[in-house]
Amino acid sequence: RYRVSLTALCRRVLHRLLKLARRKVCVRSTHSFVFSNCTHGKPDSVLETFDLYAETHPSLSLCPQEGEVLDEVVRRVAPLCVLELGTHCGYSSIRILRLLPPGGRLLTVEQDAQSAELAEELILVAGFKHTQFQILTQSSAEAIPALSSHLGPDARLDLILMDHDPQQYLLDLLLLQRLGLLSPAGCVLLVCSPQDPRSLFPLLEHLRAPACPVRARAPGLLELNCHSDRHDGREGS
Ligand SMILES: C[S@@+](CC[C@H](N)C(=O)[O-])C[C@H]1O[C@@H](n2cnc3c(N)ncnc32)[C@H](O)[C@@H]1O
Repeated sequence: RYRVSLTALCRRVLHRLLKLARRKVCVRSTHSFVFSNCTHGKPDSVLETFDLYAETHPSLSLCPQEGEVLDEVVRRVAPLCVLELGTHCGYSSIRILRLLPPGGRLLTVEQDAQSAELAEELILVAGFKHTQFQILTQSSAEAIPALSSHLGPDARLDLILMDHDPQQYLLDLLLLQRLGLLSPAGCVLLVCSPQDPRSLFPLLEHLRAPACPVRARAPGLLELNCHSDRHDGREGS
């Protein structure tokens, strides 16, 4: 049992190390490969083509194992409104969009204009429409205060994927809480580097006091549940 877990862990760490150690990630090269090799209109084909690209090139997209955890969370939460911080080339956006319930919407935030533009094209190639998603080409700090203008006055976020800058996670989470944008039964998925767990220390410290239901879902994935009694210390794990 331990050998299987250890092998999976080593594979994931190796995958991340390869991404970091090899040549620089090239958004345009990822886009061209996926655009020309996938079947247009088929989200699963687009995702498989991303995975194929990542086997031989550096990539910042979630790896398939992380993607499966994300799928499980999206299926369980069945969110009507999702916020993603860190669109990059659109891999995780497509993973989320293909599992949203009817009427579900994704707002995805990307500060790099070229990535945002190329991601938008790939999300459209996968067959999704602008009624289902919107890319905000801004930093998370700029986008979050203006989110209610995109969500509508009473809408709340049922699921948030943070895969942008771990140094920004705590500030963004506090801002989202202060603005009352999290749904009481919502869920936050945080992607962190297994090689750099320290980047999450401030966030984990904040979540410990008061106790907050946070659990590790995979070596690089934490799940945080936004119960409404989060701040009175009654619920925790
Ligand atoms: C790891 S990649 C995201 C990968 C994506 N979730 C996927 O699986 O395809 C991180 C992205 O976050 C963007 N980013 C970094 N800091 C940001 C910030 N403060 N606000 C918005 N985007 C940011 C980077 O430009 C980069 O494209």
